[in-house]
Amino acid sequence: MTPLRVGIAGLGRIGRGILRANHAALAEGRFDIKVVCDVMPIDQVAYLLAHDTTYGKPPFTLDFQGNDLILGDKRIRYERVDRRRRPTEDSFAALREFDLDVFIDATGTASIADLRAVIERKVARKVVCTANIAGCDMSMVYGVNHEQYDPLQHDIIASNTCTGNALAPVAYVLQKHIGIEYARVITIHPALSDQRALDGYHPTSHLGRACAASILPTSTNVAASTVLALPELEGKLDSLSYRVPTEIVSIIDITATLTRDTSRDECIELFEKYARGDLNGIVQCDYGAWGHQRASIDYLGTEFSAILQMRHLTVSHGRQLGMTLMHDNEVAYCCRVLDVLGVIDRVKAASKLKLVEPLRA
Ligand SMILES: NC(=O)c1ccc[n+]([C@@H]2O[C@H](COP(=O)([O-])OP(=O)(O)OC[C@H]3O[C@@H](n4cnc5c(N)ncnc54)[C@H](O)[C@@H]3O)[C@@H](O)[C@H]2O)c1
Repeated sequence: MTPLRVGIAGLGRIGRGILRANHAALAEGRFDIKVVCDVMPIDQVAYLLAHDTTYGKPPFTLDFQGNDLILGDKRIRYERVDRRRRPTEDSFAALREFDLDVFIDATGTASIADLRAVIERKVARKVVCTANIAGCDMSMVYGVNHEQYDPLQHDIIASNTCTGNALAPVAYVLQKHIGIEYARVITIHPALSDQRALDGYHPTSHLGRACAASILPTSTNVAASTVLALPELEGKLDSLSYRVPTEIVSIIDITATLTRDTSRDECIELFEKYARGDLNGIVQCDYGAWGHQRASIDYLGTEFSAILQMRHLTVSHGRQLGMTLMHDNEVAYCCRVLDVLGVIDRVKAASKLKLVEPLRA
């Protein structure tokens, strides 16, 4: 079977992470990434791919020649775009040449109209967006709702958010077996590239404060993202985020009132069962190292959406639950984006349907 033909717009932390994750697994890559776009000159893309402060050198050689990036022995076309200009008919036509099955938008700047245009101008058969833009046909959390994907209805698929991918599997298990009456969720999140290194202007004023100097309480969409995958939790979740001066690995702390009495033992048994079964590879139960608590940086490069800190799972007064989980907000998320592509690929193969008619019909 021919692998999915993929394009990526936006080679920031997530776009480069997807490239890296795809090409690290197999020498030639799990999916056939044909073209990638950003606003940078190609030498800067190569430089950033080859030198990653967080993850170090990539597990493949890297070079560029003309308009091609060369990862190992694989050539990928690079299209430099001007962010200030709307895409033209010529730029759509240039991308159409790659006959893409999936176009990943990892820019963080696209509107739903931009994503629709990719489908309407037949640039690609499906769009996967790395943010929950309002108007997407589906927000997929792999392991929770990926079986609801319908190729005839869903053209623009959000791969939810990093924190949504972490919280939703845990909320799914609790809701299915015990029931959540209300939960307050706190994310303790590393600084992101939308923050300022030193004090300066930011449309969200507090995110303009020097990111290495403070813990910055800010809003987060983790509750809303989780509800997109689990609509039955509508109105039952609240959330707040603290941006902290670290580089990678996020923590989610959950305080929940459950709908019936339970025990720590029952919850442990439940999560252990899912970690070995339906959520294998998505959720991991971690008891520390020889009884010692791991530090967040110890989860650098881990692919699990949610690593449950089992020593800190508490149940008090029968139905008050406390839980903490950690996740590598880049690597784990990029692996889930590849899992979303895997779902699109499997459904395409199983349904014997073309995703849509040929692009160049
Ligand atoms: N960083 C994370 O932990 C994380 C996790 C999950 C999802 N996300 C989401 O993924 C998206 C990207 O986040 P990021 O952290 O990679 O941001 P980033 O700022 O590191 O990368 C964005 C990249 O997109 C490029 N870009 C912007 N507009 C463009 C355009 N019109 N065409 C082509 N390239 C364009 C920028 O030059 C930049 O290289 C955001 O929506 C973010 O919310 C981020």
